[in-house]
Amino acid sequence: MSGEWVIGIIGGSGLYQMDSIEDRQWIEVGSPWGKVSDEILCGRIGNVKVRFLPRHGRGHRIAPGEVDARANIDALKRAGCTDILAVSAVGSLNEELPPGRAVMVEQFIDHTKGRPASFFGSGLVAHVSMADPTCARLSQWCADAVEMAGSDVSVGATYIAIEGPQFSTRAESRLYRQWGADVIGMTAMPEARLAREAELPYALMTLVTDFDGWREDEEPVSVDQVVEQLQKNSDMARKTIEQFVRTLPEHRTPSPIDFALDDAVITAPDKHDKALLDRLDAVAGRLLTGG
Ligand SMILES: CSC[C@H]1O[C@H](OP(=O)(O)O)[C@H](O)[C@@H]1O
Ligand SMILES: Nc1ncnc2[nH]cnc12
Repeated sequence: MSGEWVIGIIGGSGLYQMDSIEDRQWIEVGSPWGKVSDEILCGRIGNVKVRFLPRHGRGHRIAPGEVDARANIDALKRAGCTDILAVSAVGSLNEELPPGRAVMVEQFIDHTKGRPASFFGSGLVAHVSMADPTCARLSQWCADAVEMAGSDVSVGATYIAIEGPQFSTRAESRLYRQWGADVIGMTAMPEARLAREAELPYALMTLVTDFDGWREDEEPVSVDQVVEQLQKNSDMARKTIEQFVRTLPEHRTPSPIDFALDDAVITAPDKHDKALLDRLDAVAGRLLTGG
């Protein structure tokens, strides 16, 4: 069984537009989960449908802790996405990942606080596996696309998500290195968790902008430094995304992540909360309403 790709692209800091999208139209997609960061730019790259959403909104209006990741993921699902490639600016916690490097994330440490992190809850309890939180095939194709676009890429990284919006203290930065984190950011959690609950394979391409604060003899990260590096990184990100979409296999074969909810819901059917069920029409419609 194979189908068509509809690629959701979540643009992070510095990536608010995608000129390579043809037949383009910004479309408002509402969500019962809250306020979507912006309209979604719908169109295609080559023959592949794409849906682009700037995570912080055009003009970078939304702070990391206020991005409504549930609304964003739900809206991308409603817009027909089959898979998500997310892009994020990150600090490096690893000497071997310098500013300018593209880094594919494989694992996460979630150090955010108090953000709504699930579509499920009382009345419809579900536990999906997050053991392997990113999609291996999308990540590999994206890494290949970075190289085809002429840049260096590192794979298999661990991303720590902090609450922010402040950058970390030097002590925190050193601690996160001890925990085994390679890169640090403020947004990919709970985004990745929610993508999994919505049965959307998710890959995260990060672009290093700074060395955070752990290098004692250097100035710590600042917004000026991040913005200067973002300008250099964003062109590479756009080229990579275009290359990635253009070199996808013609037909989409199913991923196990398409069925992530199959064994996840534990609440007995006769105890399901009707209001929650209604809000889950896009995220879990396949399973709960046969949609
Ligand atoms: C502008 S530096 C901090 C900001 O950049 C990253 O955002 P994103 O992941 O959307 O690229 C980081 O997580 C912070 O939100
Ligand atoms: N050092 C850093 N910490 C958290 N988020 C970031 N985004 C870019 N650089 C960062």
